[in-house]
Amino acid sequence: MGTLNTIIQKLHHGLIVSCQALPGEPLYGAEMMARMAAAAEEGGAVGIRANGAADVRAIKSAVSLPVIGIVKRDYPDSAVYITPTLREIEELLEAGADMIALDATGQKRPENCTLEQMVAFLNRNGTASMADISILEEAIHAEALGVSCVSTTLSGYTPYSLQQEGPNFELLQKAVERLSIPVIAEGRMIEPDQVRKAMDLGAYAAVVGSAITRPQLITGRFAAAIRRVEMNNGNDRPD
Ligand SMILES: CC(=O)N[C@H](C=O)[C@@H](O)[C@H](O)[C@H](O)COP(=O)(O)O
Repeated sequence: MGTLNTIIQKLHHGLIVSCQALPGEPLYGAEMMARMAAAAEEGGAVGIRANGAADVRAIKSAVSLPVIGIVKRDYPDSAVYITPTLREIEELLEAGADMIALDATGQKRPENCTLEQMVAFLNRNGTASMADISILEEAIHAEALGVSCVSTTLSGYTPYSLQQEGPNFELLQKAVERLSIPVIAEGRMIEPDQVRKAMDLGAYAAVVGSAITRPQLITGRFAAAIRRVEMNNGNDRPD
């Protein structure tokens, strides 16, 4: 329990950088993600969120920060893809993840593996857990199951949650008001000011991914800004 609390405390009021590239993305590969993590550490991150045992291992040997591990894996007949079963938890523990994040939404899970079983397993093991939620009710449920913290990761990614372009500050605020465990702000923050706002609303920590570690998306935003100017000036050109 001591280690578990220490991990959480290390994240307090800090920036967690999500270093993830899926197969097909330009930066895909554990070595590349380890470099991203090293850059994040140099920039002042307090923790790293990473996908897959290979990336977790490479990142653990490249930085001294706590690593929150997930495994994104698709299963038939389930929309749950972030650490969906005990199999992924075991892979992450083996890789040395300091905390494990998992889908804590109300969606049907694969292989009759319940969220309750997964959280109980992590708690028996003394491993810190982060519940990725999309609505307030899921946060309340996850807290009742005994997770270490919740994160607003999946707001906008379940069919019944608020669909909007930017971060869901309303969900963050409500969860902070309602829960006793730490609430982490995660998802769709692209400006430092949004992270500041999240902290003002009581977030325990903030996770930023794409805006730091997916350069193709960062480039896209700058390129789109130029295209908009060109269109306004009547200088439209094909993409
Ligand atoms: C929805 C989902 O699958 N989110 C994933 C969770 O690990 C990652 O792809 C995100 O990059 C991460 O949540 C950080 O969010 P953002 O990249 O918006 O800063």
